[in-house]
Amino acid sequence: MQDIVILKCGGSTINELSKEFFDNMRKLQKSGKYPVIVHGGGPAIQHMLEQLQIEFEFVNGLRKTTEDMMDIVEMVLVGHVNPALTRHVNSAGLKGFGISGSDLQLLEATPLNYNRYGLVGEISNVHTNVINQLLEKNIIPIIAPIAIGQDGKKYNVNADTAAGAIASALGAEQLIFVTDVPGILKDEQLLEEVTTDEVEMMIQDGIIFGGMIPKVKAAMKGLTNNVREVLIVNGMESKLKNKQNLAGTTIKVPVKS
Ligand SMILES: Nc1ncnc2c1ncn2[C@@H]1O[C@H](COP(=O)(O)OP(=O)(O)O)[C@@H](O)[C@H]1O
Ligand SMILES: CC(=O)N[C@@H](CCC(=O)OP(=O)(O)O)C(=O)O
Repeated sequence: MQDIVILKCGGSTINELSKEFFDNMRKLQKSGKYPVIVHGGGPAIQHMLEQLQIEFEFVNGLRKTTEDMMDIVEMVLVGHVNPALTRHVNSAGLKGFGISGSDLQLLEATPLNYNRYGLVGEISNVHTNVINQLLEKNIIPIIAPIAIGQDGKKYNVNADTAAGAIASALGAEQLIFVTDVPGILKDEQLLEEVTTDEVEMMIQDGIIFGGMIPKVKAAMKGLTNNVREVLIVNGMESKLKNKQNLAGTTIKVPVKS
């Protein structure tokens, strides 16, 4: 479907999504768009691992995930974050349906590199029919980034990467990263529009770092795989810059002359 809008809600902002955020989602639906939510939950996973005194490390921005840790990741994302966000969406008067990426084989994965990352998955297939069936009924799918492998094991997928893969598979019109900053910042100023070439340079220069890296990488991959537009916006403010578009950073493919 052309009118699909993927909203990736980061763990940084998930508990503080503004009323305007939900109002804007309602406006999206009224204008004939089909929102799909993919959520993270990194801070909640970290909190639980710390409570359980389980040590963890990030390798290239990805949580190295042992078998025991995988149970905790699933417990937090599918048992806690997903139903809480789904309740929030439903109490805002929208129709949300929470689903784990491993349900109905929605997200299929292969190990990214077992020795280096453990049970971190690379998405190999998205069963879009599951999502489309919900969208046809005007239900908002709310997806936790857990994938299922051909080996029957569950895999931990970075939520930005999962959102990008889902957006590409659905040929989404927009992929919107909802996070805790107004967009991509440079010298504390918001960049309203950047090209993928500029993004590459900003990664090299260290202007884009940490949690922003998987977002821009998913953005760049999405833009070369069917996604029409990528935005990074703040979930706590959720301002509209015109009737339909949220204020933030738009990432574009440069026009070559
Ligand atoms: N150039 C940049 N502009 C804005 N934020 C940046 C930039 N580079 C790195 N970041 C960091 O990226 C963070 C957002 O990523 P992350 O914490 O993973 O959020 P989420 O949980 O929403 O995925 C920001 O809080 C900020 O610290
Ligand atoms: C492999 C990997 O790193 N998975 C992430 C999944 C959650 C996530 O991505 O949450 P945010 O969007 O809040 O960062 C993790 O374990 O934290």
